[in-house]
Amino acid sequence: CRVKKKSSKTPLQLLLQYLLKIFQKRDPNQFFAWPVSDVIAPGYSSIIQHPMDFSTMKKKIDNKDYLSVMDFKMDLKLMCDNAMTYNRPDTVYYKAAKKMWHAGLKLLTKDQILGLNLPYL
Ligand SMILES: CC(=O)c1cc(-c2ccccn2)c2ncccn12
Repeated sequence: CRVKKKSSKTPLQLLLQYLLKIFQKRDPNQFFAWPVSDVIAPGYSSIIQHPMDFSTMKKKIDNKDYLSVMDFKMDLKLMCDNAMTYNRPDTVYYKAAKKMWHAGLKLLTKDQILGLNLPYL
């Protein structure tokens, strides 16, 4: 008999994937889409101990690694802090990370999230 694949998402997973899409739209150059490689960023893996990127955050949502929006917010901050540690302030990556984090600060508050018109809130 065919085993039914369980693909239903929890309300938190639905909320986090919605929020992730908002932040990914703010990264049109896809600087934060994938893990930064040592090929494009020399010495990256020895300078940045805890790398983070949107594809990893998507996997963590699907694996139910996030127990709250705050866990998700911490990874967004980690991703931005990494970019502002490795890259100099005059680079596109540093500036993109700074803008991304400010967007995160504005959106990831209780009032903002409760104000989202989502069926499961
Ligand atoms: C996020 C980050 O630090 C980053 C993304 C990139 C990146 C990501 C996609 C395409 C091109 N570059 C990058 N390149 C050199 C140095 C740092 N970076």
